Amino acid sequence: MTDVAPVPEDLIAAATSVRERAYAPYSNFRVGAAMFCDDGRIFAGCNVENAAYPEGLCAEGGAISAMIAAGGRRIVEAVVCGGGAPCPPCGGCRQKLREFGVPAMKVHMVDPSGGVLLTRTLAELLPDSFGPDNLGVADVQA
Ligand SMILES: O=c1ccn([C@H]2C[C@H](O)[C@@H](CO)O2)c(=O)[nH]1
Repeated sequence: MTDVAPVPEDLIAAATSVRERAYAPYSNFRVGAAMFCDDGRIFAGCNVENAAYPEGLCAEGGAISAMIAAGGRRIVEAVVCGGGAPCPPCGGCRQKLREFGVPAMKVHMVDPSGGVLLTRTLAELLPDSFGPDNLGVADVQA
């Protein structure tokens, strides 16, 4: 018995498989991310780099864009795969995740074979965060 809920296998598979389609010819660092939406759907994204380096897009942002475009709003769990070592979301992606995730939302960092390397909550990744509520707008965290 364990009190740790298993990470949904299809969420892990979505992140590891989309990573294979990453476009990362400059860094050669491929990332896949998958978001588990509160309506039960999974949305995935990979990093998409650009010859004009700052125009590159992170995997997490792509997955979030797919979710919003499909009408999703709340993320309940996420998986990020960047290779054999834990790939913590960058600062900008933490802020993007914070817009749509509850503080207890788990972010699992996995390896390409799906093994969980590290799990952090959104609150651990981005404490004392700035969000919609600071602007007087309804917040998923409320
Ligand atoms: O959480 C992360 C960290 C990095 N990257 C991408 C950005 C860039 O394409 C490459 C190297 O930083 O990895 C992501 O997609 N997500």
